[in-house]
Amino acid sequence: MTGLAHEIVSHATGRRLTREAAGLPTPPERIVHLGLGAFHRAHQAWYTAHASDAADWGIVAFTGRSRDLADRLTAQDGLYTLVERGAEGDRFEVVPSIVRVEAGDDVPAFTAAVADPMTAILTLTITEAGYRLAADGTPNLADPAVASDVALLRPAFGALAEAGAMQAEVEAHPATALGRILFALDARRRGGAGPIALVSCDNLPDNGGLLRRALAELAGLVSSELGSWFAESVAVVSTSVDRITPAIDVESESAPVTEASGWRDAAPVVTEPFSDWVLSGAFPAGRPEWEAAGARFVDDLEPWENRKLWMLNGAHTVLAAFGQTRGHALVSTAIEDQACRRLVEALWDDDARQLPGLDLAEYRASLLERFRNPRIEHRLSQIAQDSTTKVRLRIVPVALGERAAGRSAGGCASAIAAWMLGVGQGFAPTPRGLEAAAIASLEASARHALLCALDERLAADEPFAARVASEFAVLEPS
Ligand SMILES: NC(=O)c1ccc[n+]([C@@H]2O[C@H](COP(=O)([O-])OP(=O)(O)OC[C@H]3O[C@@H](n4cnc5c(N)ncnc54)[C@H](O)[C@@H]3O)[C@@H](O)[C@H]2O)c1
Ligand SMILES: O=P(O)(O)OC[C@@H](O)[C@@H](O)[C@H](O)[C@H](O)CO
Repeated sequence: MTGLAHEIVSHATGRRLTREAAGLPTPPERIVHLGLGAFHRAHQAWYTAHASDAADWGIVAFTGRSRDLADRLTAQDGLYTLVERGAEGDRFEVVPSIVRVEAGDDVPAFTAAVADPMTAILTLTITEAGYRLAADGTPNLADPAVASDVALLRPAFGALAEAGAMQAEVEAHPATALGRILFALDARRRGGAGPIALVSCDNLPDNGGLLRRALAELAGLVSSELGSWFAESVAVVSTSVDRITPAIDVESESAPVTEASGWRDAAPVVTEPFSDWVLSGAFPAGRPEWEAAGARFVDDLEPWENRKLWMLNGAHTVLAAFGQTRGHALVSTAIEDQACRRLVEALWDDDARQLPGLDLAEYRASLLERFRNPRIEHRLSQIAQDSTTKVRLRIVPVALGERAAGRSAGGCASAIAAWMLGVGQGFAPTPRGLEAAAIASLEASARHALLCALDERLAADEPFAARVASEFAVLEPS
């Protein structure tokens, strides 16, 4: 085991998990995280704990909004048990890289952490919806929370510029994640704390590019000084992140953790044994040696992120909508259903044609094995959230690519038909702007409206729309 991670080998006595009791050091705070949930703790915090220089890199983690997780983790010095749940059994590990946990709505604490000259990196897992982007990937200025943050920050930054002093204190409480990041980055600029790297770890294509463009646009709207500093001093790194980490019932997981490890843990995380992290971009103020834990740094991230987002997340998106129409609650049972399995394989055939140059046989086999893990309770209802955007980002580009190449895009057509069935039956949300009651009929006009909501070009492509209709007829229960 590399780095500071501490594999549980002894059976202690049900003591409260603390650094002193576990004999673990407190690395210095050099990374700030926003959006602390299960995934950050199974992934980036785990890689940081397993870096060869883990002793030099501590994480200050902010939840999305709530205090509850911050309170639970603070009571145990940021420590938690990571349960690696394989098909055959569990492996337990205490992860020590998170050294302080705060509530995400504590804007002054977040601002101070980002503005600290010791901080080199800000990582994010704020969920896809947390970026509050419009369909074209730019900040959604029609979103009242975004508009209100712009209206709040403009005079706040104006007052700071007028005060002209580095130490000027202006209270502002932006509500959105990007608003808070901008406010904190401006404090870093004013304090002369130097460059920083932002690392988006959300399941969005070109997540770093989206984040950089969105922050640059918002910065331009609220402060020209910040806009120029952002362009010069903020590096935005894109990443493809992978480790299936389902939401769990903490109370029911705590007892087995205590039984196996001896520690009382109020915030364990359950994840799969597989893990992958591919990054592309610069870290102007340094970074942990994440390579020691298996992270890969590449110049061109696109093929890796497309492979992961289209094949793993695309298949999850379809299983979530369609699997529930067939009475399944979990990924592991849905994938054993031949109707679901056929859909996923057909989608992967289309994906593979759009991912030339990558050897996908092994990847497909490993995805199937991961989906089948019967001990990971990954709920389809959790994955089905915000599925219109997910189909748009994970299936539509493949369908367009296949159609442009003169092929039928049959796998994408059946995946879209399956999603329609899920929407009509209420297992996936109705796209914004459409009426659930009208869509529930799933008549031809309702299906046309759903296809339009995904992509106008596909809706206008008659052979493709006809293929969706014929796939729908096959899937629809008689
Ligand atoms: N769980 C996984 O298997 C997995 C794998 C790869 C990537 N991810 C990415 O990580 C994200 C988080 O997953 P998780 O499992 O940690 O979820 P989670 O529900 O455990 O935690 C999500 C965190 O994001 C915060 N959040 C939610 N909405 C927000 C908003 N609008 N603004 C700011 N913060 C917000 C929540 O408060 C919470 O702190 C996913 O949405 C996905 O993009 C997850
Ligand atoms: O909400 P989504 O669709 O982005 O993600 C749900 C799951 O597919 C996702 O969390 C995967 O388990 C994860 O991306 C695996 O690395």
